Amino acid sequence: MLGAIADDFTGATDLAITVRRNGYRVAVAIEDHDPGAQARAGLDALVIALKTRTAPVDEAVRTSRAALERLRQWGARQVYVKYCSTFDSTDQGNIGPVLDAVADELGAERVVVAPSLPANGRTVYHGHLFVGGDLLEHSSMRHHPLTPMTRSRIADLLRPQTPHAVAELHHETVRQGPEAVRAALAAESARYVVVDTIDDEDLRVLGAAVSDNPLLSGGSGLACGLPARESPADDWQSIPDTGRVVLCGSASATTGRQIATAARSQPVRRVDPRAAVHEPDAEVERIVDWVRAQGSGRVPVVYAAGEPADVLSEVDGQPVAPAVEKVLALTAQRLVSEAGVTRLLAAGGETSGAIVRALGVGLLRIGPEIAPGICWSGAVTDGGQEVALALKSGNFGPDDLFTSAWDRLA
Ligand SMILES: Nc1ncnc2c1ncn2[C@@H]1O[C@H](COP(=O)(O)OP(=O)(O)O)[C@@H](O)[C@H]1O
Ligand SMILES: O=C(O)[C@@H](O)C(=O)COP(=O)(O)O
Repeated sequence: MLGAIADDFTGATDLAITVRRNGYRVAVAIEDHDPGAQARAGLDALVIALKTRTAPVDEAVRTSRAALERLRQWGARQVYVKYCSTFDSTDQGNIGPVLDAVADELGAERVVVAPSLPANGRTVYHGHLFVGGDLLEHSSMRHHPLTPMTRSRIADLLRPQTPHAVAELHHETVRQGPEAVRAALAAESARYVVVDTIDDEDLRVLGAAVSDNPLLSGGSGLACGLPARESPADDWQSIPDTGRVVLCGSASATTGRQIATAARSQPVRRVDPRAAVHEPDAEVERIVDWVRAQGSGRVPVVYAAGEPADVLSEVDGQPVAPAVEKVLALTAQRLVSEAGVTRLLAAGGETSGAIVRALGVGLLRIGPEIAPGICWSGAVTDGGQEVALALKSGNFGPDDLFTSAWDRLA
């Protein structure tokens, strides 16, 4: 079995659909949930979704180590550490420490670092991460509320996070094919090697070169280079449609466009950051009432940042980001348990993590793909309600996502 550890929940579903496209039967286990021996026996791959992207190093390492231990006990022979395709982290970030811990545990001498996700415009060339045609530092990630990315060379981002050497393997070698890449990696003394990959073919070359490695690391793109298997039967079971909602905590430019597009035909409401900090329960109550008042046939969109100017780091000395996460999470819980919502689209990795935790979901069954990196998944809450969830990475999806995503469940 392939075992994967993802540092956020949208990243986990992003990886799971890529793995499934390669023919693997795959599910996502939320944090320390054990799907049970019977469910595990039917899987070729299991992704453990953690909410560690912005966690302090000690906590991220401890949680990732525990996830690794479970995966190994459950029979994982190869481990994939999934981080963000925009390498979201800071100099105090935990990508390096988590990779160090997992590599030590698995005895991995050389670990490739491959954040590329060409389907969504993330490519690595001469060690630099691009988002579309822009260097990472010139993309909207520069203004991320939690992990502002102000450099683009992956080695420069990783080095402050690890005592191990970080080297680069450039495209000249990658385009010579898997044998050349394998030989170059074997000749390398650095533990970490950032590998240029500018399209899926490069990722397939890299995947073939590292197919025997105990540890793979990257965004979800590298999974397209996993050895292909015969596709499993589609076992998606539809979930009754008694209420839909979109909850956006993402502050990304892409989500901003999706909110603006939805606003042309659907009701939208912004979370008040001041109320989120000072009176979260009352703000949740108002939002739940507003969603209920929209009636059926419309998809209410609740959002927290429509444009960069909406992002406030603090209100009266108190941080806004966790307060917004809490309001959206409690809103999701109330809407599912009391208002008949069975289809919920969450935008933003941190936000999705907070929502899934609040719903008390343990396992995500992977359902229809909506767009590159986004899928529907089926889940049961701790209250026993069945829900279809789409956990959308902030930067993913077409502008009309909030109105078009539902068609995939038809
Ligand atoms: N208006 C706002 N002011 C401050 N923080 C906000 C605001 N709106 C959203 N946030 C926070 O920004 C973070 C966004 O992260 P995330 O959900 O991962 O989405 P993305 O990475 O796409 O921006 C969350 O912690 C969210 O609560
Ligand atoms: O790799 C990616 O880009 C995504 O899978 C992902 O993790 C995005 O994170 P958020 O933008 O915080 O949702």
